[in-house]
Amino acid sequence: MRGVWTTAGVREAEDEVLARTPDGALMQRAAHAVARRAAAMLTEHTGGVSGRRVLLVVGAGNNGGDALWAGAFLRNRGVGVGAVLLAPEKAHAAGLAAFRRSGGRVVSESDVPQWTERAELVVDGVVGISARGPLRPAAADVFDRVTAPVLAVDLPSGVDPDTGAVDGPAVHATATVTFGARKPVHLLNPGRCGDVTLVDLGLPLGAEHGRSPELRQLDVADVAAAWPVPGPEDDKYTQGVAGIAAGSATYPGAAVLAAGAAVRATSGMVRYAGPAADEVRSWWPEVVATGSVADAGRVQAWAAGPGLGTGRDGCDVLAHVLGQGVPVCADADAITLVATRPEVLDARDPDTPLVLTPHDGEFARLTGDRPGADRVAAARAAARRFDAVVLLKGHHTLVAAPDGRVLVNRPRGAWLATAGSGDVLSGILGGLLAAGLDPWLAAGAAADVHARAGEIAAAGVPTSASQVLMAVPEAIRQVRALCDDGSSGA
Ligand SMILES: NC(=O)C1=CN([C@@H]2O[C@H](COP(=O)(O)OP(=O)(O)OC[C@H]3O[C@@H](n4cnc5c(N)ncnc54)[C@H](O)[C@@H]3O)[C@@H](O)[C@H]2O)[C@H](O)CC1
Ligand SMILES: [K+]
Repeated sequence: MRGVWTTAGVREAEDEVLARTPDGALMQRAAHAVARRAAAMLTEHTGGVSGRRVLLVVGAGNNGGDALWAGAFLRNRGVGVGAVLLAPEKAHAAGLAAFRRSGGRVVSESDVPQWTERAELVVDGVVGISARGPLRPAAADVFDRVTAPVLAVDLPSGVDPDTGAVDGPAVHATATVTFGARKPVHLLNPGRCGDVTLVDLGLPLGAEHGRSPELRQLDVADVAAAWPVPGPEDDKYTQGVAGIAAGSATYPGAAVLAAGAAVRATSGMVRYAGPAADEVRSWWPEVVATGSVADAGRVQAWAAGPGLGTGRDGCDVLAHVLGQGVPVCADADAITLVATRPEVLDARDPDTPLVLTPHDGEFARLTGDRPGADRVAAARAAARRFDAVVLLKGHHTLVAAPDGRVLVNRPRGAWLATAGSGDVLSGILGGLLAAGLDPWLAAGAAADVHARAGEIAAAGVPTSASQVLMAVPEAIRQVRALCDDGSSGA
């Protein structure tokens, strides 16, 4: 699992290191990494380094200082480097002095068009972890002219470092070199960051330094661990029995999808309980189907809600499963029931794990507000409020635990926004909860495999929930293969 720290955490750790390192040493290490990445990009895009042209766009602080030092290192490799100083009087003094000593040129305002036209690489040193808001007009004007690849220093300027939100002009980087730790923007808005390189500056970050990461990202090894290969002593019960309480006579499809996903995602037994028993049986003969939750045998977890209905009957079903003392994944109509009939939660023992899986609309029903720009904060607050794991669906599905931990999932292909896709996710999650996984990890692993199944099923064209469901085993196989190859699977 990889950690991500907010700008506050990084700055605190940076200040601690700065206090004990010679002036400029940290910056020069950071800048040298930027110069190396810039040289690699020049080679990739133009076939060489010496004699190429690079334009630095330099802001008022240390981010600009990194860019200026990087420009000096590039000058030493024969690169023609110009620097646009957005705030000349505030440009980093030592960086600017080093840049001038190396023969770098400060670009006058009148020469900016010529430089932006001729540059073969542009380095974004406008602003880093102290960024507030979009690019200001002067910087936006420069980047509007840029056609060459852009290398962002630390993070793309104009994008919120801690939420990844963009509410005005902002840099679209081809690549980013970041320092010390990845920031939320690198996970929440990878489209703006491009290919991210992390440079270790030896910052004291981590629980051992009292600085736990704000966000986490599962590695494939974490996801693969959710699907242990059954051993010789395993049987259909040891893998956990998942209960699916979904669907209605009117809407059997949700039950078929959710039950099928649990069947395809795990090797334990799956029980279905509800009025769609005949349809579920006809699709999935492996499923032990009964007409109501009261008749269903013992299960180790329930996935409830898809197509359940939001009336009295649905509420009784939800209350029943919440009262069984096993983990419950509440999705779709179950979320609406929690929102409209909150007394249904009275059936839940305080130590019964609950996972809520809302999309933005269901989140608004549940909490009274849509998640807004800071999705991490919204998911975290809802997890605390309901004392539940909240899997907030979106381009980057977030999984917040009541204790504040937040997982950011791999980007979900747009194709997953298809009817029934949520039913598949709740079936996968029900299977993992039944296997006894920590609910927060189970939700993260289920979202990861669900996203991969969507990519496999779609392969670039529209797909359907049934195809996503059928792709689940292949997605698990892909995770295992990546894990065996030692990939992080980002
Ligand atoms: N601390 C170190 O030695 C190292 C830091 N590194 C780099 O430093 C930046 C953080 O630098 P800092 O001076 O704190 O601020 P910034 O350069 O991010 O911002 C400067 C300045 O810009 C103004 N500003 C805020 N928002 C905007 C905006 N939207 N447009 C223009 N200007 C803006 C505001 O006044 C800020 O104070 C960090 O990102 C690293 O790049 C190295 O990592 C290592 C050594
Ligand atoms: K930047």
